[in-house]
This record gives sequence, structure tokens and C-alpha cells, in this order.
Amino acid sequence: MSKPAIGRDVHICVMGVSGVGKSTVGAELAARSGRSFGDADDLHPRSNVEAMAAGTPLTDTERGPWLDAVVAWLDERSEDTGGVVFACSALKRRYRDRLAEASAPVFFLHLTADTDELRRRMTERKGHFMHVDMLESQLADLEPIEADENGLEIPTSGSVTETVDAILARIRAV
Ligand SMILES: Nc1ncnc2c1ncn2[C@@H]1O[C@H](COP(=O)(O)OP(=O)(O)O)[C@@H](O)[C@H]1O
Ligand SMILES: O=C(O)[C@H](O)[C@@H](O)[C@H](O)[C@H](O)COP(=O)(O)O
Repeated sequence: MSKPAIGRDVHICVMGVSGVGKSTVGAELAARSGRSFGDADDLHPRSNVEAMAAGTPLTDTERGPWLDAVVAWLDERSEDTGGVVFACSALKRRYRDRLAEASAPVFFLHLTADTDELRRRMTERKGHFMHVDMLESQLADLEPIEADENGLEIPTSGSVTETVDAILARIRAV
């Protein structure tokens, strides 16, 4: 199978449930592919962060304005620097379809890990508002990337560097 070529204008979305490693893997991928990195978590309205911190899963309604803000942010970046790597849970197909409305194409990398490992990563991560009890609702909302989407599923059982190696072996980030 030929490797998808990700041009300079294409955004790379590192997606998946909380704690899977979107920010950690995304930052290393950005550094190694010469792109800038951003975290869509930083664009959640304060009310969304407060809800999640209090253990209340977000609804589609609450995620709507956040996704709008992420698209606006991507469109600004396209004009400034071209394609970026960004971490964004993008749990449902319809959220990814909304992100794909950005002015530049978006390529999705769906990071996966088994539930015990996700729990371990969330428990060991310090100083983050997202409690491990939210994992169940994150997994319930998750709609894995589908064959007709512009993206790939990437297992993360190895180290962060091994995951980035695996990504760069499967795409050609030009
Ligand atoms: N193989 C791995 N891949 C990604 N993260 C890992 C891995 N092993 C351990 N971790 C840890 O798991 C946590 C993942 O957190 P983070 O990157 O914030 O995830 P997310 O952005 O998906 O919520 C970090 O503390 C990271 O160091
Ligand atoms: O749509 C959501 O429910 C959120 O985006 C969620 O998936 C995300 O996990 C939190 O914002 C915490 O951020 P981390 O993914 O970095 O834990």
C-alpha cells in the first residue's frame, strides 16, 4: 500500500480518547516533521473545562462551539504557517467531519491503547483536570476512524518515540 503524502498545507489531527497520548505524541511528531503544534484542549470554553473537571462528560451541544473555535484556529494557522499538527479528541465521526470543513485538508491519526493502559496513563499523568473516571464516557463516545475517512489508526503500545516512528513509516509528511 502506498503511503499517503501529507503536503505542507495539510493539517494533521492526532485524535483519540483522553490520556491516549495525543499531546505527547503530537508534540514529538510536530518537532520531527518540522511543523508547529497546537492543542485543541486549550480552545475549550471555560465552562467545558469546568464540567469535565467536575466529572461531567461533554454533550454534542457543548462540543459544537469548541469545534467551531478549532476550525477557526486552523484557518488562521493555514494562512500563517501552513499545515500544523494538532491534538484533538475528535471522538465522533461528525466532529471529524466538522474539522474537515477547515479551509485546508485535515489528515487524522487515531491513537489507540487498551483500556488498562489508558487507565494507567491517566492515573500517572499529574496536574491534569481530566480524572480517570471520565475514561468510560470517553470510550462510550468514541467512534473509531472509518475506512472512508482521510486518516489511519495508530496503536501506541510502544514508547512515544516508537509511536512517532510508526507514524512516519506510514505517512510521507512532506
Ligand atoms: N507510549 C505512550 N504514548 C503516549 N503517551 C504515553 C505513553 N506511555 C506513557 N505515556 C504517558 O501518558 C500520558 C498521555 O498524556 P497526554 O499526552 O496528555 O494524552 P492526551 O493528550 O491524549 O490526553 C503522558 O503522561 C505520557 O507521558
Ligand atoms: O471532547 C471531549 O470530551 C474532550 O475534548 C476530551 O476528549 C479531552 O480528553 C479533554 O479535553 C481533556 O483533554 P486530554 O485529551 O488532553 O485529556
